[in-house]
Amino acid sequence: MEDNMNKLEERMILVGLNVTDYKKNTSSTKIEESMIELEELAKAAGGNVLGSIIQNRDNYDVAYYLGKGKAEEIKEYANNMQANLIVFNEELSGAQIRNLEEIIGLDVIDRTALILDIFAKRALSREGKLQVELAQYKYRLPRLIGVGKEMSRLGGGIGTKGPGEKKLETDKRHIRERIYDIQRELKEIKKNREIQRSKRLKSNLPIVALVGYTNSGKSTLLNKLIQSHKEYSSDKDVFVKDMLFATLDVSLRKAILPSNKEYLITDTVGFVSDLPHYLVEAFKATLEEVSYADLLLHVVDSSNEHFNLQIDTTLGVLKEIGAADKPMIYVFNKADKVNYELDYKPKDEYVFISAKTGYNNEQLLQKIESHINSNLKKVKLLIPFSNGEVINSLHKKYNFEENYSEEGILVQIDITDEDYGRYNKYIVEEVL
Ligand SMILES: Nc1nc2c(ncn2[C@@H]2O[C@H](COP(=O)(O)OP(=O)(O)OP(=O)(O)O)[C@@H](O)[C@H]2O)c(=O)[nH]1
Ligand SMILES: [Mg+2]
Repeated sequence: MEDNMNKLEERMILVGLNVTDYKKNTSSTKIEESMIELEELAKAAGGNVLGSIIQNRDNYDVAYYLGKGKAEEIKEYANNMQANLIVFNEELSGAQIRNLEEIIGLDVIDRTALILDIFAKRALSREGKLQVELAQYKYRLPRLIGVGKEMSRLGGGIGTKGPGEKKLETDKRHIRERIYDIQRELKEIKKNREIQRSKRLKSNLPIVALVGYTNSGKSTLLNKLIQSHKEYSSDKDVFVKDMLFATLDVSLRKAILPSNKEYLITDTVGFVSDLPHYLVEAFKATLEEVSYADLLLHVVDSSNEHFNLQIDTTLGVLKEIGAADKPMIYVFNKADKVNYELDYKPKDEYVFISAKTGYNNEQLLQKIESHINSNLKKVKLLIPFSNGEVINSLHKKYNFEENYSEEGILVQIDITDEDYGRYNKYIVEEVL
């Protein structure tokens, strides 16, 4: 991975706007919390945060995002601190970036560019890289207004890594062509993924997906849960690191329950508040894995003082990808770092664990077990010969034998709750 940003020292000032008129406020998070998260993001991008500025204001300024006077103030502060990059807490328009850069005399990037930059550095798989590249182009396209300051930043530094380095003279048409190509390639990859998926569904193993805020311990937990499987070897471990967005690629592994029942477990990209919609869009294919899961383990870093905010963020993203109604167990992780009771009681089931020490691992397994088993019903279905498509879609998901009778095809399967509803009219017997 080419990476020339580490050679540059990025000395950042963070700027947030607290829109006090709640009707005009487009952000869902409180400014202090949002700024803490921005600082984490800045560090994750390899930046050095020198200070931050928050302005209280009734509303957004179309031309400057915040007050012009405040922009002058930022300039002075940045000069005193010898900063070289100003990072704004929300997404800015191309015009706002240009206007702010003109006044401040330094490079300006926004929250989205920062997150895109982190993702660009972390993506490893072909699909991950393409998804990030697509998101970057979609972000840049409306911001390329002639050859302005924007172009001069291409070539190095936070917020610029990626497509820009390849062609300085990139024009809009060029970008559109590239977007088209990337989308086509992603479609191919997706097709492949669908083939894999239908094979997997056919194996009839329940799928458990790890979801949660970035750095909550999802990958650590996955590594813990797969260890007891007979096919386990350490090369199946996924990457764990104390940094935001350590995981970008979906990985799927086999694991086993105390009852010896096998299941599949998937790790997913961590969530963060105000995740740029370009990224959610771009990662939809990857996130789709979550919508195929039978059970979600919502991993929470209980040692983080803002954990309830992180829970809300995760629930928000799940809603966005249409997975809000999945059965879920809250897994309050890092219990080894917490020595007080959490004053949080989720609606769904929950358990306190430490993925690191193994504390309460058994309890978690029991919960997964009872969820998976309670969600399957053994039934006999009779499918009329005229409904061949039903048999086809069942074959995609379940393993069963077809028995021919006069009225149709008779099959016996352990069916999920969802399919129980869907195929209800074909059920002739519930096997206890
Ligand atoms: N003390 C403690 N640390 C933990 C525990 N679980 C995970 N960690 C640490 O938390 C950090 C993040 O863990 P990961 O497993 O990479 O977290 P993740 O949720 O996969 O993060 P992303 O992939 O970035 O979204 C690592 O430094 C882990 O060692 C735990 O139970 N206790
Ligand atoms: Mg991870």
